[in-house]
Amino acid sequence: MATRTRPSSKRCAVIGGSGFLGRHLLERLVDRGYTVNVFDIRQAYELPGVTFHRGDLCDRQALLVALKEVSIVFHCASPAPASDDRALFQRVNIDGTRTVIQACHEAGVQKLILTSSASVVFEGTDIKNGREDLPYAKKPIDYYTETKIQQEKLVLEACSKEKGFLTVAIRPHGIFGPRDPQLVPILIDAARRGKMKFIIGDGSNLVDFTYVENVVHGHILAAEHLKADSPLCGQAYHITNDEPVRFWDFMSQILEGLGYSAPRYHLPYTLVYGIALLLWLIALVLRPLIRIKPTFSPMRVALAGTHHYYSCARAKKDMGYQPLVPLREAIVRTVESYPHLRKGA
Ligand SMILES: NC(=O)C1=CN([C@@H]2O[C@H](COP(=O)(O)OP(=O)(O)OC[C@H]3O[C@@H](n4cnc5c(N)ncnc54)[C@H](OP(=O)(O)O)[C@@H]3O)[C@@H](O)[C@H]2O)C=CC1
Ligand SMILES: CC(C)CCC[C@@H](C)[C@H]1CC[C@H]2C3=C(CC[C@]12C)[C@@]1(C)CCC(=O)C[C@@H]1CC3
Repeated sequence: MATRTRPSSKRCAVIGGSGFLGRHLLERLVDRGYTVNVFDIRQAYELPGVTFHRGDLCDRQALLVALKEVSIVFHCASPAPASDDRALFQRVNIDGTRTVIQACHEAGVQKLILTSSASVVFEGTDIKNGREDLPYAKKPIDYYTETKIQQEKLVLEACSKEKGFLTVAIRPHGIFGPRDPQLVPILIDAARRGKMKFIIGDGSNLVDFTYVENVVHGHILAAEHLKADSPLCGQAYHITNDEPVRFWDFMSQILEGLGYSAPRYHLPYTLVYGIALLLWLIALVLRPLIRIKPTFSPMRVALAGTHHYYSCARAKKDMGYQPLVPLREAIVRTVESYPHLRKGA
């Protein structure tokens, strides 16, 4: 067992700090005077004031080295949702999170902030202004969501004022911004392959998309407000841009901002969902022979064709959360950050 040393309140660790959100988070933490240790399976960059520890979060010994003298841990590592690898999600999001909690105990960490997801309550049907007291999805839309639910439960149940170990879960939705490897690149790839001509459903469904800097702001507020006498202990908080937008308007603004045409023709939701389900089943059967990844997975079709937006009232009340960057400005900044994805580039 590692020897406990007194953790400094300004020393924190970001597990998953090489990833999209993790890197934005630690850049902001450094700006705010924190000393940051990064723990990630890969080292993607170097930054002054940041110490990298490369390792798998399922490896307790490797984690203990990165958590030495750390008082706050941000856990924002996860396999990518698109990997659809059940065993990997189980190993990293569930078993690995247990290991993270255990390592935090052993290292004397005082606060654990988990990046969960608003999708933990999403079952593929409409959610309008959903609050945190909605029940967890009984039929999660994919393995990723299934394991994010278990992960969140583990972290929130580990909160113990008696042990001096406080936990909170941040539930962002649809994070986007510079360096995001998912939303904009997947969208533009689909457009370049001629697959972004159709709107799924009538196009009126409202969704939350959250600029990465607002998600970071929510994490830091949570860490700084998490105290033994605060309401945050063991709770989950939605963090969004608080400006629900039509899914297809948002996609169209990004597409047009990068020089592509917006989708114009409508297809019925149930038809597209049925086709996506069929293709997913075919891909599953053929998996031992060939790996096919349909662009329109059932999960993406559900996300593209239903209402799913969430109330941030609890985060506003308990930690004074307000988005820092409005949606319009966030889209402009995001579009400008992808010159290489511009049409013709
Ligand atoms: N992006 C979004 O829209 C949303 C994301 N979230 C959550 O936010 C968090 C961050 O997401 P995002 O930044 O987009 O994801 P990224 O994939 O960009 O970042 C995750 C990082 O964790 C690393 N990682 C994966 N497995 C392990 C492991 N076993 N040990 C150590 N590091 C590991 C990844 O490495 P590698 O790349 O090699 O796998 C990557 O560097 C995740 O928990 C995600 O579930 C929640 C809601 C929305
Ligand atoms: C091909 C198009 C129909 C869709 C292109 C955009 C999508 C790649 C994104 C739209 C909503 C996004 C989203 C996530 C990933 C990227 C999208 C599917 C998450 C699944 C990421 C992880 C989460 O926790 C929930 C997110 C919901 C929204």
